[in-house]
Amino acid sequence: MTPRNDTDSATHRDATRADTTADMVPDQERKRVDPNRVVVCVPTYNERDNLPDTARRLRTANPTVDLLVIDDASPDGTGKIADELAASDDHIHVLHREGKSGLGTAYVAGFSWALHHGYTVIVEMDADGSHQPEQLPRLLAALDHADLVIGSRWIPGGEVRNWPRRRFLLSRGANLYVRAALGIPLRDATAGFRAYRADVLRDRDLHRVTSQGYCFQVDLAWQAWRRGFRVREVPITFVERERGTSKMSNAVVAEALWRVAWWAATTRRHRPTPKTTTDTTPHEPLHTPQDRNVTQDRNVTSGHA
Ligand SMILES: Nc1nc2c(ncn2[C@@H]2O[C@H](COP(=O)(O)OP(=O)(O)O[C@H]3O[C@H](CO)[C@@H](O)[C@H](O)[C@@H]3O)[C@@H](O)[C@H]2O)c(=O)[nH]1
Repeated sequence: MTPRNDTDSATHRDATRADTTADMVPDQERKRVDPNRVVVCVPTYNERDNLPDTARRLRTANPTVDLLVIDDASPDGTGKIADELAASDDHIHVLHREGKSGLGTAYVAGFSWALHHGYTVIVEMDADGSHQPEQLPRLLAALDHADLVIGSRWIPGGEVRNWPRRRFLLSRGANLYVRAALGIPLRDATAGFRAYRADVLRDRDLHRVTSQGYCFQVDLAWQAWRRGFRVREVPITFVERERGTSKMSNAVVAEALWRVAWWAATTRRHRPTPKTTTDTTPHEPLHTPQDRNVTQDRNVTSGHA
């Protein structure tokens, strides 16, 4: 896409409406995604062996969608490879940063760029092949009835392949911790494959996001949910990288632990309220007013697992 000004700012932020499933959303409440105004932000640090393949797969599966690579001066030359990709494809753009400053700040830089260039949908995706670009259309389709769609590994239909037991336990434990501490009814608040309507990010002052590492994912999901934006989980398949190494570190985990504890301690929790909506259809989740703006695309009962 040639970047342009955003004139399309309508959203469906309606915190008072009891939630419903996609098929039940009246047509007038749907807002189709314009596939020409979607950008996929991909942060990179030492991903030279992964980026070309990820870019090719993304562009093949989603020909109208743009790609923004945010590279932190990777010592392995990923930034140069990104420049070469951009030179051969008008849909690819590159943002160079001076040094490694964390996943969260890389996304903030990418989002600011995307908002400035008028994209109406902004996607997060890893460069290492963990997220399947072929599943992006599923996320974008779900965005017709949502403001933030999270590709979830931990709802029925979601899957993780080839993760060591340590990572499995870390992710499940982190999500349990987040749900218990913050009360957010999401199964995969730490997931990094997601699509935002631009308004969700515009509403939040991005410059005030302080999360540097992977707790950025929790930070933004939580902020969107608390502000009444409709958050939806759809199942995805996450495949552990085959090349390169994860940048997950003890510091990243520690940051997530203390930040979530801090948010929980300093923010008034939503009070649990009696269920007012009972949906007896077997394939639809039961929602309380507390989780009115969260839906999951499979047969799950919302609440804490
Ligand atoms: N620019 C930049 N990119 C970074 C940085 N740190 C990581 N990245 C990039 O961010 C992506 C994800 O990093 P990985 O280190 O590969 O993540 P992971 O261990 O596979 O973690 C996955 O699970 C997390 C927890 O569920 C997710 O939060 C995360 O997004 C990801 O999907 C990769 O494209 C990686 O190059 C950084 O400091 N700067």
